[in-house]
Amino acid sequence: MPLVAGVDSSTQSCKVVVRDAETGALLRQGRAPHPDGTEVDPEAWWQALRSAVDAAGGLADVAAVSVAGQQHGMVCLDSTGRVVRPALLWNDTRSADAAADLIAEAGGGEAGSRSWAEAAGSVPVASFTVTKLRWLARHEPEHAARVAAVCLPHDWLTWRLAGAPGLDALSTDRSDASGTGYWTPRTGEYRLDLLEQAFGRRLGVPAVLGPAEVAGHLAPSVLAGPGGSPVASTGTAVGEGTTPAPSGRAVLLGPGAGDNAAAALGVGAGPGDVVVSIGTSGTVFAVSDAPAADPGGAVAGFADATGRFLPLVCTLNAARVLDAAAAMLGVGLDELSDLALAAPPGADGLVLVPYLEGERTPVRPRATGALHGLTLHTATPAHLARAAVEGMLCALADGLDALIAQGARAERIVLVGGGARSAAVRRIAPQVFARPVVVPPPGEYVADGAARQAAWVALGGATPPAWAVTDAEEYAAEPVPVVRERYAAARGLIMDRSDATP
Ligand SMILES: Nc1ncnc2c1ncn2[C@@H]1O[C@H](COP(=O)(O)OP(=O)(O)O)[C@@H](O)[C@H]1O
Ligand SMILES: O=C(CO)[C@@H](O)[C@H](O)COP(=O)(O)O
Repeated sequence: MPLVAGVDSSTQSCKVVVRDAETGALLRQGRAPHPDGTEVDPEAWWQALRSAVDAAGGLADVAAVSVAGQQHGMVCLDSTGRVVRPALLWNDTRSADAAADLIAEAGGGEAGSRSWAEAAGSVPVASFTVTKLRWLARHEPEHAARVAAVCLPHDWLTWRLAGAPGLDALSTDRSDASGTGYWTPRTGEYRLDLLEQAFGRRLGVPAVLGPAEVAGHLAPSVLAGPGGSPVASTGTAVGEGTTPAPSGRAVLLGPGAGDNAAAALGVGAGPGDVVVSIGTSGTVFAVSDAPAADPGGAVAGFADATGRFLPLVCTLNAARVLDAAAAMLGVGLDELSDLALAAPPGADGLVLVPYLEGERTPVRPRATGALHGLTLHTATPAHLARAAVEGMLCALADGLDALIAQGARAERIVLVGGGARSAAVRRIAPQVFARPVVVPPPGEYVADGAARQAAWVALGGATPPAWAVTDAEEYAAEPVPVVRERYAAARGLIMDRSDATP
């Protein structure tokens, strides 16, 4: 019974699962928190990964490990492999002007957007690595001058698991490469000319591996179980510990994936499925045989983790809208859910526009959130709770429409992510999406997808192993179109953040 491990290094935490490679049965798991903020020292991810691995009983008995992670984050390395500055995350909007400049340089307006969609599969927004490189070149030239290579969070963690064996050993996979803005999903090739246009010169980039290709071997320093060997120090330079496991048995490293592509693998998404993930980000995506290239920019034309494609819409505001509403009301998340379900559909006209972090889809990086429809009648905790759930879901429903407009078949909506643990989200989603939703049991589907990839690497074969699909619950409800109608009327009525707003 070979075992495999999957890692989800997501925005808020690191999760590790250890599963049976053949059946997919869950044996052990662990997690550790990440620091807050949209700029993070990658060392914090490494420390969290080590803690989560320890909590999951170590990796000494696994045959393979794969890392999935939050997409797009810019990790810059100098020629010795040291991190040059804290990583800018996917939800950091400081490069919004850089995104606009890059589109303008490609012809501006519709022509510029079409040019990027064709070249990179997506129209760049502040989330994309290419815009962060432009920001770095313009705003921190002293840091920019030291950069020798750029990679993404999952690429860097896989490399650290291998013992940081030199910049030439950096690798990534198709799904994460497709979120950089300088790799073309349609052809599977880098566009280093676009990287150069953004940054001013070319940089080392990770090799893009196939879906079940071996990325390397786990370094001995990370093989110990709980309380195991010391962790490598901050800013580890290249060449630390590249020899195989002490037992002589090499633990394989899989190519890893972006977190959404891993979630698709984890839930076993197939033709006709649309996955809606409510984590820090809200994402709506489908596995597709054809690449997407949406010049409108709403749909990102990503690649998936199996050799296919993953058209995807992403919002910056999802589970944390519920966290914020709960904090405003001074209640826990379960009570927020009870309150939301106590108010009528549509919250008697109270509408929350959820742009608390600015927004990416639609492109409103400087927007703030807004409440509309306040009256003495709607100024209650229940109405606010309902408006928060509905507003967050309406933004995702807009994403679903955009995905369908690009050709996705939404025969089944699969709801995952931390926010899907909310009963109110599960029960209100079918009213807003005007379709039933299927909710798999609460779980770590990104880490599961990474584990399934690791099993594919360990066992070989043309496709990932067919792990048993767990029972999902279906939630159905009468659609309530007025919720989206009022949201559509309200979503443009917002104020941008002032210079004083953090
Ligand atoms: N019962 C719940 N109701 C609503 N939100 C929840 C619940 N449980 C967890 N969450 C939220 O889920 C989010 C974390 O989800 P997760 O998918 O792990 O995010 P990420 O992958 O972005 O780190 C947190 O914001 C947390 O508050
Ligand atoms: O930017 C995207 C997708 O384009 C996000 O999905 C990030 O990948 C972050 O994911 P979570 O941590 O919220 O799961």
